[in-house]
Amino acid sequence: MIRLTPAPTTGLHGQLTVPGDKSISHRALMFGAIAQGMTEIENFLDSDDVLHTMRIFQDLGVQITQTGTHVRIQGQGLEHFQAPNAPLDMGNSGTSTRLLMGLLSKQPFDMTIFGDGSLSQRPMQRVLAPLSQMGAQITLTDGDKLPGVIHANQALTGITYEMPMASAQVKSAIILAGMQAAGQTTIIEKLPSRDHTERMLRQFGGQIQADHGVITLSQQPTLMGQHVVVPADISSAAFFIVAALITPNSEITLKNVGINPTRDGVLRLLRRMGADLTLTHVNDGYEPTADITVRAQPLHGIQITAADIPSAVDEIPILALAATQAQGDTVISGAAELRVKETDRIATVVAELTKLGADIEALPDGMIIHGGTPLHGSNESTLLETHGDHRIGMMNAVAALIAHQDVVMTGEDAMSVSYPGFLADLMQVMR
Ligand SMILES: O=C(O)C1=C[C@@H](OP(=O)(O)O)[C@@H](O)[C@H](O)C1
Ligand SMILES: C=C(OP(=O)(O)O)C(=O)O
Repeated sequence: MIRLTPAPTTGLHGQLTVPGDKSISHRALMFGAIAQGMTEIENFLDSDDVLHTMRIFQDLGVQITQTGTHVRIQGQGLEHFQAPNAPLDMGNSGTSTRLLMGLLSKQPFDMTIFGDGSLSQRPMQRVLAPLSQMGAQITLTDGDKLPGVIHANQALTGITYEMPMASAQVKSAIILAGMQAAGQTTIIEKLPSRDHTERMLRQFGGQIQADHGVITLSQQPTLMGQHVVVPADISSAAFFIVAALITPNSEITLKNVGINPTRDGVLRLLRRMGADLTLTHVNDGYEPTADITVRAQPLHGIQITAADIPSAVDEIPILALAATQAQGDTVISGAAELRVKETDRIATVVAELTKLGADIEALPDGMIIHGGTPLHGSNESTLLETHGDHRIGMMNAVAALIAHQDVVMTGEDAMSVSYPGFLADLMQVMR
């Protein structure tokens, strides 16, 4: 258990570079492992989820060395993995599980995969369904959950697949299998999900087309090792952006943040709430980046609907906290995917913010937040919980900045899934 710290009356100040993007770090390991030759990753995210992906490739015999946030991978191609000696541990990571189910679906040996208690509750049939159509031989507990077995498999065939939900993990699993499949693979997306897999495949020399929600690819040429520079994670930066917006007298700059348009929905939504965010040093590359400067300012409630969700799916908890401080109501709908994250994030956001006196109701696919409530629980001290969910832990720590009371939290270790140094960085902008 830890005591969370209120913000100083002078607000939050300074410049901060949050750690590397989690989605991109996972993918850099995967492409580095299947390419030929050396891949170097700079600004790699050294967090629990990504380290699970790294250890899995080491268990498959890939030479990977890490020095802080610098990683070197000696890739030998998809045909040179070795059968692991033990089951592959996915930890808490949905991204590792779903992408690797696709990537490893044509290996000549069986692999058992398992995860922690939270991951073992999360739906995997969404990946199993298209991969089975492609010819993958994967068995899951009750047809949907970990643990499971990716069976040895000789052949995959391309399919045309209309995505039943917006999910970059499902889309990426199909792409990573489609790269090894005979014939063409076509994926049809109603709403665009994050496209880091497509961008990185191109960087490694692969070919993939994307046109108005239709993604096509075929068997790939040999991919070549690359130098990948990972941007700072916008999903981590979002906690500081909202912290500065709602903490009086604050002004902070987040450096080198990834602003891929399939990921930057949080910036668009905050602007719709009235936030004035300044982007400087905008850089285009395989993944665009910018510095983001934000000051404390008044916000107003908005309607957030299904089309807004995919590009901000992991930022809804911290946006909900911002909405408690906005004038008027914020209504979030079309966000049922939140129910199948590390926790049911509709339930856990409502539970935690309610403890602090927020006026917030759960909907089956979202929430209604009646804004303008000072955060103050009914007792002298409030006990918050992460529920084992890193993003709920960071939302709680930002809420505590403006809480008019003592706040303690259990389960703080969960934050190391995506941001092990979060509390230390928060202290840094409080000095
Ligand atoms: O592809 C990825 O790296 C991710 C995709 C999203 O999940 P879904 O694909 O389930 O939407 C997101 O919530 C997760 O944090 C990371
Ligand atoms: C949902 C998340 O990750 P994953 O699905 O990889 O566990 C997240 O980081 O918020």
